[in-house]
Amino acid sequence: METAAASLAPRPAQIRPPRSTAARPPCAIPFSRADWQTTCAAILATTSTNANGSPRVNGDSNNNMKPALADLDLLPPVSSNLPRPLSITDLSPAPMHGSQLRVAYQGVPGAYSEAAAAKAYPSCDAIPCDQFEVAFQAVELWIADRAVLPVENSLGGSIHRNYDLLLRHRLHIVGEVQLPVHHCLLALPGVRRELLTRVISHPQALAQCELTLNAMGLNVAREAFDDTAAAAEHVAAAGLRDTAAIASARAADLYGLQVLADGIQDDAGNVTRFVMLAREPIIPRTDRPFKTSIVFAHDREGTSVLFKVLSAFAFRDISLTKIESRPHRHRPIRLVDDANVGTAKHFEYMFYIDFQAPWRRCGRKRAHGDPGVHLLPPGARQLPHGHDALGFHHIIIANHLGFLRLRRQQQELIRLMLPLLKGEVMLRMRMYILEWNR
Ligand SMILES: O=C(O)C(=O)C[C@]1(C(=O)O)C=C[C@@H](O)C=C1
Repeated sequence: METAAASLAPRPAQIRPPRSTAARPPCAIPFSRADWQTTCAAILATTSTNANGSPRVNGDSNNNMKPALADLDLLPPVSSNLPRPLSITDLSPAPMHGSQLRVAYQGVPGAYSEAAAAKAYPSCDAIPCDQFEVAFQAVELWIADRAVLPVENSLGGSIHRNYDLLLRHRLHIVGEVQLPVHHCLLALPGVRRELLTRVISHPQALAQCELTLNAMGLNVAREAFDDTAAAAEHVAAAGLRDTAAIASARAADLYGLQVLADGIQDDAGNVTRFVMLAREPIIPRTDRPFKTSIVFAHDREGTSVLFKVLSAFAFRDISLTKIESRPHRHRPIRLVDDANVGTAKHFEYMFYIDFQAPWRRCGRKRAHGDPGVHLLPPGARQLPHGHDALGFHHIIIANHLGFLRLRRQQQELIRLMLPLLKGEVMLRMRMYILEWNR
């Protein structure tokens, strides 16, 4: 990880010439993808520095209250060249230059997500974005080629926002990386621990260090920031002598802070799992383990279907690697009439399941009592090369079997699946499949 992170050492800001003519919308693709990639994309002219030349803190480019960085003499000169995060207003296509893979992440340089981007795609061009949503859109608008976003931490749990965004956007999961997260307590040079009245950081980082901070006697106010590195940047830029940030050692280097304490995460094995997202699905190699992720809700049976679905996995010895539920966005509440007790309001959920299984497992004969949820058609492996892989990406079976967002190959596969599903629980499910190599 260290090596990969080092490859992201601050570069001079990449100032791109402003767009002179309107770029073609990404949906009109009359030529090859490669052509398209070179014709569309990034707006990194806006990602260098703000008007006063300092990096933005938490989206605030004016920072009137804060002393100029030069006055503080805190930051190494290179820091003012760090790219400023893309924000929603930056998202318009512009010409793309160079051939380096551009990887969007949420946060500012020094964030763990930047290190995860470098681990996933060594020597990539990492593009900071101020929100998860912006990272998704940066890929959709061809400003970036990939996004690397956290979905889960071993201590703090799921990052729900990204689960929701996965459904709202059309990107494919093409891989995942796990990043050991090693937190430091950072403060301005010369500041002692006893002077601190506040610790700021990303909410996940604050949660991951809660016990250690208490054990250190730091029962001070804790305040949430957009990302760990932005918190470090804020301490430096605002010259806060009563505030410490929880962030990486790289953030300390970038923003000229001292490390007051190292390794303050409550669990030494603290790990965050990030997914790699792309516009196009990958073709998984069947000789390697890969994961599949499905999302479903049942229109009539609601939550009670979960047991049936899980039993379908159990009968096939398919091990689940993750299960998550989120509110059903389109129908968060269901009214249920029970003659005995009256009407009840039930909360409705979308269920996200990740599992790891080779193709051959999925087509096994049904065991007695199995509700018959066939996740993949048994014939999938016999399909021409490419079909089997492409077919299972981004499939949604809607209520009335209306197919949304499907490629032709996917539709063919759905047709294959239908006889298997007929009359079974799947027909009444929304299903959305993503899969990725490990
Ligand atoms: O704030 C950062 O540095 C991030 O990259 C975000 C994030 C997260 O969203 O969980 C990533 C890894 C750590 O678990 C803490 C924070």
